[in-house]
Amino acid sequence: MAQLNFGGSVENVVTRDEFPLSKAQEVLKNETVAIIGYGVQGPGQALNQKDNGINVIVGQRKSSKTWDKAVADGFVPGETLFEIEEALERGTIICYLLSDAAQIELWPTVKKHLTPGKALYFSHGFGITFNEQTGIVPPADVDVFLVAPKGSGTSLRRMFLQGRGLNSSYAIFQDATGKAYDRVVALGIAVGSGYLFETDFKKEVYSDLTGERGTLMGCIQGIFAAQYDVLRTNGHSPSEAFNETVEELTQSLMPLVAENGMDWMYANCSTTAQRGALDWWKKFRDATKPVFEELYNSVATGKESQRSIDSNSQPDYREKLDAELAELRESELWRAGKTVRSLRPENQPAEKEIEA
Ligand SMILES: NC(=O)C1=CN([C@@H]2O[C@H](COP(=O)(O)OP(=O)(O)OC[C@H]3O[C@@H](n4cnc5c(N)ncnc54)[C@H](O)[C@@H]3O)[C@@H](O)[C@H]2O)C=CC1
Ligand SMILES: CC(=O)[C@](C)(O)C(=O)O
Ligand SMILES: [Mg+2]
Ligand SMILES: [Mg+2]
Repeated sequence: MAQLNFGGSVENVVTRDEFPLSKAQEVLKNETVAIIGYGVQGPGQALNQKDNGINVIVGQRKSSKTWDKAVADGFVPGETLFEIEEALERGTIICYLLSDAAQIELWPTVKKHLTPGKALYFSHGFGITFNEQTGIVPPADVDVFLVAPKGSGTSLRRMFLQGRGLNSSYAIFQDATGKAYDRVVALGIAVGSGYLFETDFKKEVYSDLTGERGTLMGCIQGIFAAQYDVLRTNGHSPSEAFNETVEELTQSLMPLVAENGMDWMYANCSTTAQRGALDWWKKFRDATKPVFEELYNSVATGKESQRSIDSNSQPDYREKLDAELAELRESELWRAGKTVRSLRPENQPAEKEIEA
């Protein structure tokens, strides 16, 4: 366990140095890891574990499209792919990777198979933290922990295949066997985490629900739309408005922030831009901070989790989500973006071979 200084606070971090894959394989060698749910996190975590030599099986509804996806990904019905209840029976570590809303419905079935010494694994603190809303209260004689990749399951898999790793948080809610730490860290490494930082179930879900409604997804779409609309209202073309709002950020500036921080990105822009950005960022901070405080309160009081449960438990939740995603896709901003993306050199058709 490394102790690193994060801006003045010392935190525990597990890196691959002190917990290499070989140690994770040793810890998990007598375990059967059952991945229940094959949506976004399920495939990433199952395939990375499979490639890392872990004894992993998948549990899904046979009638579902994701059963077929698991087969296409190489999981074999009756050998490494089972109906949910059989996977629960076979698994010694149950990875509960259904959607957070779906976890509620299936919980009575899962609980039946949590026999003493097994482990219940999540990738989100949602079900346990909001147990008054979810009803998810595990038996006392099983380990309960989480590994929450800080990113999409799609990126988890892509980065694994590139030899990289997404960072994840980990937390232990219940250590019935005395092995919970080794089990959770081994799983964190096996699913493809680059390193693991320590949290607890409540902190993970409060921060995650805030982040995805805030800078990671909700807020960023909001400020993109706001700036784009102001530019368009003032006569700028769709391409100019999109380039100045999104394309330059994703293609040029954010990679610089990712590489070496915000000040470095600023320093690699004009002094005109630096002066302006340094003058305006606090105004945007002050204007949005009240919204973030309202958001955090909505998370902490359980309003956001209840909203998610009510909405995503509806039979037609997927259709409704897809309809709202289509609204985004069909907006002028993102239709302009589709054309801008098509112009990227890497998206141009291969040059015709010039005939000799
Ligand atoms: N999507 C992501 O990349 C991330 C997800 N997480 C967490 O990982 C867990 C899984 O998330 P996702 O993979 O996004 O889930 P998801 O929303 O993709 O759903 C996973 C699977 O649950 C199945 N499902 C839905 N309703 C069901 C039902 N009633 N009965 C049986 N199966 C049902 C879906 O068909 C899907 O295959 C959640 O706790 C989530 O918060 C954590 C980090 C990132
Ligand atoms: C990808 C991720 O970390 C999110 C946004 O929290 C999620 O998908 O729930
Ligand atoms: Mg997240
Ligand atoms: Mg999330």
